[in-house]
Amino acid sequence: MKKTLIKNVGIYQNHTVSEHQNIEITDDKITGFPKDKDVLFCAYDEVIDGHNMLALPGFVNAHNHIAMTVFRSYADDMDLMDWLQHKIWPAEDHLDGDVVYAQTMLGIAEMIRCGTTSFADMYFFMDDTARAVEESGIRACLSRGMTGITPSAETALKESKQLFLDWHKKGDGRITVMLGPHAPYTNTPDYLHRVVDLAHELGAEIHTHLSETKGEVENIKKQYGKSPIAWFDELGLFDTGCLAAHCVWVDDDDLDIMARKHVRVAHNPGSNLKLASGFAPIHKMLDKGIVVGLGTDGASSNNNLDIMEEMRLAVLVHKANTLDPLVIPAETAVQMLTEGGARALGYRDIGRLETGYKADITLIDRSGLHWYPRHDMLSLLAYAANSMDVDTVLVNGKVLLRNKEFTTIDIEKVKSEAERTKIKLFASL
Ligand SMILES: N[C@@H](CCSC[C@H]1O[C@@H](n2cnc3c(=O)[nH]cnc32)[C@H](O)[C@@H]1O)C(=O)O
Ligand SMILES: [Zn+2]
Repeated sequence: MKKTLIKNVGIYQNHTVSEHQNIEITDDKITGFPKDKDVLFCAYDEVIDGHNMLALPGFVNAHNHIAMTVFRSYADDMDLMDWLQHKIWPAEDHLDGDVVYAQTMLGIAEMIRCGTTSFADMYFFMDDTARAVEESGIRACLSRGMTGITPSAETALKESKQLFLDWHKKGDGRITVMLGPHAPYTNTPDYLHRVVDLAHELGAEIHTHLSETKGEVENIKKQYGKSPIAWFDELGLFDTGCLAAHCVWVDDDDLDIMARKHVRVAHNPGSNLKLASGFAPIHKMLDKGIVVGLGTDGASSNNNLDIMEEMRLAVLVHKANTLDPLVIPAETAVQMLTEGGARALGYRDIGRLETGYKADITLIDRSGLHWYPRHDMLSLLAYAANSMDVDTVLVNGKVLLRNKEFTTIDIEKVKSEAERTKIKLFASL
């Protein structure tokens, strides 16, 4: 049994911040908030000084293609379909497990440095991604992307099933697996039926892209007579639980389906801005009780994995787009960054600082000048802070970042491996 204490820290709980608190962690869980007079320091294996820090539930990156770090700034300023078909997919044909492992490590390091404790991913060579997750100590919900219209269709189904059998609930319970049918426009009804059958067979949830662009919605309506959301609903893709990235072009009927079928949304404002996809109506989703988390999408459509930047975009862009400064307040943005993301990934005991919850905790250093003077901590976090303020990160009770330094990752090796595998990949194109 390992006991850790975070002492004298500000805690975000129940929508407010209380100062000078203590958090007790036993193994992987939060086990209490003892008062100073009850704290026996010698009872702890590790004491973390939380002076001038703010403790939050670990940040969740609800949508990523992590190894796409290798394509960071390789092909920018393009239309989504042009970008996928002419640049990304041809280059992805040359990926291998060595590249994916090295690039995943880079992505994990970048995310931990930005306060992220869990992420949802959809990519290939997911065994290598899972290995990197296991070694680094981060938490992840992994899916092997599946497209029914490419030669990899059969392999993708087989690999998805194997990934689930090999890795679901593994790595001290830090790894979960979903099935990842890529998107409506890369799949066929027959193939999607097989995905749904597999989901029922395994008891697996779905991670997909839905209604990302206006063109996608128009084409699917032309082809199938209904919106992507209505079509996926009819095919049964929401029946075992679904995490849907983007949902930018959704109408009121779509929102009703999403609410009824408990579709959880990964909102990626950075990617939606860069690819000119549009503005997802997340205020309408939240009004209907739909769970919304924040995602970066891959590093090639963002181009970083900084989830605090996504929070800042989410809290800003919808105001200008709706001409309503009240539409997404700071507190809502912080909720999406933490609890919303955790719920989007299907976690039940993550996303709050409460007794019994997993000790996934991000400590923000409030010594920067932009933290003064102090009116409202949540406003400061959403509008003034940045990810360089992240000081300490714990996942499952284990410290992964301390005083802004990695504890489980050899960062110089990660950088050189990222460069080596990038050179190798691009030499083969
Ligand atoms: N095409 C693969 C499986 C898909 S993995 C997930 C895919 O999503 C792609 N991707 C990355 N960002 C986006 C986005 O914003 N929208 C749609 N697809 C994306 C990514 O390049 C990758 O090909 C196969 O043949 O088996
Ligand atoms: Zn994506």
